[in-house]
Amino acid sequence: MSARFQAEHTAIAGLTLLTRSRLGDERGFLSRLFCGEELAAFGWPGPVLQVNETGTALKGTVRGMHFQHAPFAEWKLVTCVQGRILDVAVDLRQGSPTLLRHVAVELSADNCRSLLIPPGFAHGFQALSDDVRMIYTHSAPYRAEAEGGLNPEDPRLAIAWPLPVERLSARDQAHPLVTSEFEGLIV
Ligand SMILES: Cc1cn([C@H]2C[C@H](O)[C@@H](COP(=O)(O)OP(=O)(O)O[C@H]3O[C@H](C)C(=O)[C@H](O)[C@H]3O)O2)c(=O)[nH]c1=O
Repeated sequence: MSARFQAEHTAIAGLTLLTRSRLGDERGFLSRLFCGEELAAFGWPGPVLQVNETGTALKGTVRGMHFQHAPFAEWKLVTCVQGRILDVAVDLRQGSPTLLRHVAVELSADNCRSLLIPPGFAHGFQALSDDVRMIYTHSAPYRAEAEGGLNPEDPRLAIAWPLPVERLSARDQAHPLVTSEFEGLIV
């Protein structure tokens, strides 16, 4: 069986952009949102432990920048199944040559792209359309006590959000700014 995902390396080692194929016929299509066999080749470590859906009503809304601390640091496959977003992953891995660098890519229901994010990255996105739906596939369970976050408007991250940042949650507004002493996460 031919591969269901085409992979593109990004400017940050370990962070992979996937494009899923659609098997179509006169009724419509089928596409695979996750495939353990194929994604293992890009680092996915084992069973899927959680799948989440989020809905974001209005364009301009930003969610992020989220991560989980060890031992609940996780692989995360981020997929937009309705609408369009700018998806951003920030490298927080201690010792990484790209520490605090980010990759920003457009994900949409139409471009069939997903971002495969290893542990040690903060993730966030901005809705570029109304009525966005996201599917998150996680390699670790959600643990509130392990949650961490960065402010999406942190000048040290220098994320160029395409639209004015709107509707940040109170928690996302309260994330600490990165200091010059930040050495990264051990994951
Ligand atoms: C992540 C998560 C959250 N929650 C609870 C915690 C809060 O009571 C509520 C909303 O959580 P939060 O505000 O973190 O949701 P988002 O800001 O939409 O976070 C999402 O968007 C950003 C961009 C991401 O990268 C997260 O992985 C993703 O979950 O759901 C759960 O019950 N399970 C979970 O797995």
